[in-house]
Amino acid sequence: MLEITALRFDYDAMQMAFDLSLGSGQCLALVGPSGGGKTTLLNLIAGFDRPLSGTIRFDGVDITALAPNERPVTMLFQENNLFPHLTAADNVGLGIHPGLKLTPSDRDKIDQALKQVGLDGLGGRKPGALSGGQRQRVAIARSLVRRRPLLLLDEPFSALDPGRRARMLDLIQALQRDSGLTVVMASHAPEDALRIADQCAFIRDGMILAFTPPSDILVEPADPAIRDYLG
Ligand SMILES: Nc1ncnc2c1ncn2[C@@H]1O[C@H](COP(=O)(O)OP(=O)(O)OP(=O)(O)O)[C@@H](O)[C@H]1O
Repeated sequence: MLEITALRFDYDAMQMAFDLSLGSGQCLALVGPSGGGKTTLLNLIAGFDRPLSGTIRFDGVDITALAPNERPVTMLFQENNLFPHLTAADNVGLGIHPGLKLTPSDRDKIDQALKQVGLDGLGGRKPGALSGGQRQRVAIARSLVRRRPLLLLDEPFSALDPGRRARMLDLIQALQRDSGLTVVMASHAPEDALRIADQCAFIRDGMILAFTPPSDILVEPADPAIRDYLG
């Protein structure tokens, strides 16, 4: 379970405070207007930002004071997840060993992960020779071999066309179910939340204003702030 309790963080004039509780193996979508604090919340969970106060616990362990690489977390960004001079296979391999000292069994794991994300046979290509969707699949394969139970996604598919985006979301959901991953995903597209999320947090002005299954707040919402956001 991911438990965030009285987590406070300030940026200049903006004071943020987050509380939430998410069951292990569930997918939470963070939605809400631009500048509301979605990325900040992901950065706090990943350890890239440090809270003023409050705690983050995962599966009963307090991770608030841990460095990013000590946390049970992998974060996937919208772009620039890969090193351009390395092959897809080596980019995945970085998830096993940062210095790429890889054993034959590691190489098998990399091939297996590339296969799992539908990139069988493309491990020798460099990112420049892959499509945007394929590059994100490589990044997902790397998160698979890292075997961290908490996957954070910061609008990772927003540069993809709708069909590809839907397929990537389905892939995330399949991996979530197969590997029991807990997923927290920031998205500008309510349909992303409706497609794969178990829970949805509506974040505005540095606060979670609603926390429910996505259809409860994204389909005919009663709250004027959410209606306004949906347009
Ligand atoms: N490095 C920074 N320094 C100062 N303020 C920042 C910094 N990064 C973000 N902010 C501010 O913090 C607030 C929350 O930003 P954040 O990026 O978390 O929002 P968001 O909901 O992810 O937005 P978007 O949907 O546009 O990505 C915004 O008001 C933003 O201007």
